[in-house]
Amino acid sequence: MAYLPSNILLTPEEMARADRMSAESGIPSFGLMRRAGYAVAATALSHFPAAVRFAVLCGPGNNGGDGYVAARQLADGGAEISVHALGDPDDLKGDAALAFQLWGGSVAPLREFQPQPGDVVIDALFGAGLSRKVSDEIAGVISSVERAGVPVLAVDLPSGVDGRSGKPLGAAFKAHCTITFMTRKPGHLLLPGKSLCGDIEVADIGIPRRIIEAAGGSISENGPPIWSAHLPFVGADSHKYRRGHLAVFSGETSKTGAARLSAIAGLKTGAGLVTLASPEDAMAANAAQLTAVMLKKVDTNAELSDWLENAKLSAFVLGPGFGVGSRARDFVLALKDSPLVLDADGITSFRDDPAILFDAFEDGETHLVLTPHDGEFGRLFPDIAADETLSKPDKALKAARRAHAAIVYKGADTVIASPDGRVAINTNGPPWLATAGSGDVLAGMIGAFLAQGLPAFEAAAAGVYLHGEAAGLAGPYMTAEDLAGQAGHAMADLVARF
Ligand SMILES: NC(=O)C1=CN([C@@H]2O[C@H](COP(=O)(O)OP(=O)(O)OC[C@H]3O[C@@H](n4cnc5c(N)ncnc54)[C@H](O)[C@@H]3O)[C@@H](O)[C@H]2O)[C@@H](O)CC1
Ligand SMILES: [K+]
Repeated sequence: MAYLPSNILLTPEEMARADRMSAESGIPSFGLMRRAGYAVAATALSHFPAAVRFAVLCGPGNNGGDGYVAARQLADGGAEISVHALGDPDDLKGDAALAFQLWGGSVAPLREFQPQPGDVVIDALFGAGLSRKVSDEIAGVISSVERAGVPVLAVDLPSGVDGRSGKPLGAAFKAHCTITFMTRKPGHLLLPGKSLCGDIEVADIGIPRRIIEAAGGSISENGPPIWSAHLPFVGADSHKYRRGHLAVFSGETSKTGAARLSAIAGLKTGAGLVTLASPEDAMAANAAQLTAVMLKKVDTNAELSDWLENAKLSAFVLGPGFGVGSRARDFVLALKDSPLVLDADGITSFRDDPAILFDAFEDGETHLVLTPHDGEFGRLFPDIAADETLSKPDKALKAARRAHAAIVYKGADTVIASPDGRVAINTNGPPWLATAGSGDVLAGMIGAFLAQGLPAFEAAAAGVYLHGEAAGLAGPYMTAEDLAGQAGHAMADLVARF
């Protein structure tokens, strides 16, 4: 899939700003609509060469305008077309009214639309301007199209999908493919929007890159442009300490596997040294299964303080298999001045009083990374989790600001947020990443990037990306061990790209 002009995503509001800025810079707005409509027509023909009829459903705004232009273009090419409109087309304003004139053919009311075998629906009802729940009438049309099983090409977004959050407002089309303009919107990447878009194409309709960049906020697709400048150069003269020393805390004897997965992933992600800090009762279990990872007995707060004073440790992972309770809280508070990935039990240990954690990491550059899945997010940030008006990026960003931490809000559409306002949506994770131990591997990868000197947000985003790449290499039947095992290959591929 091509995407222009980089990994920037624009919310609907930012896209409207780009639209205004391009009009102010002298670019005729109807030219943009015409190119958008032509792109829709070209995509319709290339994706659906066997269509008997293109049924174009046009809404009351500029999304509908794109539909009228596409209808004219397809009709001029000899295709059979029907056009159905929501509302009276004579009420259209501005560019959409011009597009309707350009169409010049007949238009039937939307409620009369009956999908027929051989139809391809071009959904131009709503795009970026969807502002409220769709009516029962529109929901009825959406379900009749679904029942008929005819394919849908969505213009900009499947109508009903909120471009900011990816959430359906009432009902939404499930498109076979979606064509959007200049850049994708967060709703194309976030669930469930992502699964309603089908294949996504991005057409360049002529808004200059400088305008897209100026209109864009801080949300982007996760990828190397965000963090590659911080990747360490792994050269022949790199002394192992320059790649950092990662410490991973092991749980008690019956729960040591999770921390070992983190540790091995950390080593393969390029940490120079990795030490597993183990309670005494788990030393034997850990020793029996480790080679390149070192082992250190750390039972008490005093032993931890002593170790922190005397060893040269760069970053820490605490949580996988660690156990929930006061020992986790004490250890985390002792680590408050160090780069730390707090995962799983480490997060849950603060559910009764999250402010203790947030206050402890308030000072200095952001150096805490929290990696909650939905359940853990709700334990630390119950009010944010419950706020239905917020999108996943909004939630992650609010949490990051409150916690003074980079947040990795996990899921099939993992979002990474920084207190400074940057947000990235990850897209390279295959579905088989949802496997036991996968989160432990991720924590180790992020820890290794912290140990190699990446700032918290960059380490978190790079770790999430590497995790997706490693899963791609490991394949659908992978175990978490395989995933950790592929981290080195994924790292080598990444380093070779820069
Ligand atoms: N640079 C750009 O942003 C460009 C945008 N274009 C198109 O313009 C679209 C945005 O146009 P608009 O801002 O006019 O927005 P839309 O056409 O998406 O929708 C706005 C209209 O729908 C109504 N509406 C919103 N929610 C509704 C609901 N639930 N039920 C009934 N009516 C509802 C609004 O009152 C308004 O009349 C984009 O999605 C894209 O397709 C293109 O024409 C080319 C350039
Ligand atoms: K649409």
